[in-house]
Amino acid sequence: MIKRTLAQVHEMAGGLNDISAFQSVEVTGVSIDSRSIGAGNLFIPFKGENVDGHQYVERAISQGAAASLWQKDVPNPPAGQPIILVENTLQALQQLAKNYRDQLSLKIVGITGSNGKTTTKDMTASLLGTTYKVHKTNGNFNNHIGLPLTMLGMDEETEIAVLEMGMSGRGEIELLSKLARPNVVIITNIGEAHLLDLGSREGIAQAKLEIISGLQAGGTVIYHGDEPLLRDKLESSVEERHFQTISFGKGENNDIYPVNIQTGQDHTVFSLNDNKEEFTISVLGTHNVLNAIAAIAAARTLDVEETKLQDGLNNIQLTSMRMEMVEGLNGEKIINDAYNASPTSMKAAIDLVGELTGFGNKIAVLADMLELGPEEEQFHYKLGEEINPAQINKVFTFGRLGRLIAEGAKNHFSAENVFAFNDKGELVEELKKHVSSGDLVLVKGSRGMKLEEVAHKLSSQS
Ligand SMILES: CC(=O)N[C@H]1[C@@H](OP(=O)(O)OP(=O)(O)OC[C@H]2O[C@@H](n3ccc(=O)[nH]c3=O)[C@H](O)[C@@H]2O)O[C@H](CO)[C@@H](O)[C@@H]1O[C@H](C)C(=O)N[C@@H](C)C(=O)N[C@H](CCC(=O)N[C@@H](CCC[C@@H](N)C(=O)O)C(=O)O)C(=O)O
Ligand SMILES: Nc1ncnc2c1ncn2[C@@H]1O[C@H](COP(=O)(O)OP(=O)(O)OP(=O)(O)O)[C@@H](O)[C@H]1O
Ligand SMILES: C[C@@H](N)C(=O)N[C@H](C)C(=O)O
Repeated sequence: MIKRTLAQVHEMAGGLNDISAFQSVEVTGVSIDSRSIGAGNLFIPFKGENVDGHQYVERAISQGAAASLWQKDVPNPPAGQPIILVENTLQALQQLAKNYRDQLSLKIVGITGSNGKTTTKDMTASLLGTTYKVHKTNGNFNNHIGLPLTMLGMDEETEIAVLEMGMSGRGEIELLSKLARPNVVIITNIGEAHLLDLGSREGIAQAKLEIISGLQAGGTVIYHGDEPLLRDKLESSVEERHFQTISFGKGENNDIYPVNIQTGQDHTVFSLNDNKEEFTISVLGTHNVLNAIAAIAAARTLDVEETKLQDGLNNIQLTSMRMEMVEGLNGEKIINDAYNASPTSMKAAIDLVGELTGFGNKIAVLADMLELGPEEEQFHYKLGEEINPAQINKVFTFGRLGRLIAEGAKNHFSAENVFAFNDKGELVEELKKHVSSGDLVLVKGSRGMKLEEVAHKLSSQS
């Protein structure tokens, strides 16, 4: 994490006031929450939805913060304290992070896409970790606040940082890419997430392609080549562009694609078009094979030896609730894939469960997919209509839009195998009547639906 004197921080963050009395104070790390201050941190207050962080500046300092920023339009900064006055604390955070990044001699991998950013980030970091000192985004800290905080967490010795870049509107990825100035970028796919804000898949693709705006000259763009909205844009005017491309996907027109995918109960084996060695990942789903292939492309681009790839895949530490397999109380298996959901990710998860063998009943517990815009109801009904009763035995839904999944499913399922609820407790009570040892239960919905609570009720006494 960042270690600088307050004089250096003042310079890097655009300080407006005289801090000569405190210029040699040592700053170690940054925090935006007084409830989790680390010794020597620089505290950065933000005006939030509930409170203004400025009211916690003195408390942060009393609890060990070395200093704090203060936004100049907020009255009464505490006197006699190591306080740096700035125009805007968010812009100061971003400027501090950018300047810190520019002082380090490291490489940056930036990852965006509608689905798979966090998973691919974890996979890429693990592969690179076989060879380099790697820093990666913690959890899902992927926005205008999370990314600069992640960059300020890098050590002087960090060799490669793997940064997740999230967005829900135009211009957000451009900001993040120009802060990080990546050497390699990955665009995992173009789905439907954030249609509400971006209006169309073309709009989503344009927003994701903003990641090139900060890409360093001679950099590499690794992209989902099965997606025409990406391929058409990236492979046009090749002679004018300042970067090279690597396409990945199922199609054999990609630079790298999987061959001979074999799905086990808790792992997946695959080979590559250009390496017939069998690779194993301890996660399920063709979509996760594609995530792993994108990560392999990044590792190869950064000179990880081919012989180290499997070691990297073995050490993957996935963030929770991404196809997370857990044990149920009655001998069933539960796939907790409840972190988020859009039609693309929902279909990927349902298709996977449909392909799995060795289980008794396969039950899908599905909730609303949020932020899909004006066609949200059609998306839900169509998803239900496409669930195959030969692959999924029963469908449980939760939420107002989830009910439309159930309505769509009734086109092909008999009514006694489809259940719609607006109350999670009632859903769990009914679900428990249908789950036996050897069954498989998929739990998936947008993060706001908190469907992980269903998985927790099935897998713990609480
Ligand atoms: C600024 C901040 O910290 N926000 C967090 C805070 O929100 P809230 O507004 O409720 O803050 P408060 O009003 O309670 O407090 C104001 C500040 O005061 C601090 N404070 C408070 C009390 C106290 O005793 N001491 C204090 O110091 C406090 O820390 C505040 O700074 O709390 C919420 C609940 O914990 C947090 O969720 C909120 O964090 C916001 C959302 C945030 O952006 N956090 C980033 C670090 C981050 O990266 N979070 C990610 C989620 C990012 C995300 O959603 N990404 C999207 C894609 C990008 C969309 C983009 N358009 C966007 O706007 O984000 C995705 O789909 O992935 C994470 O947490 O996972
Ligand atoms: N390549 C992919 N294609 C389709 N769905 C995917 C893919 N990778 C992951 N998913 C699904 O998307 C969900 C979210 O995965 P992950 O958190 O890795 O993506 P993300 O892009 O970071 O998500 P978010 O934008 O919601 O933070 C997972 O639960 C999984 O079901
Ligand atoms: C935070 C936002 N980008 C998001 O993922 N929202 C989901 C759809 C939700 O709120 O559930």
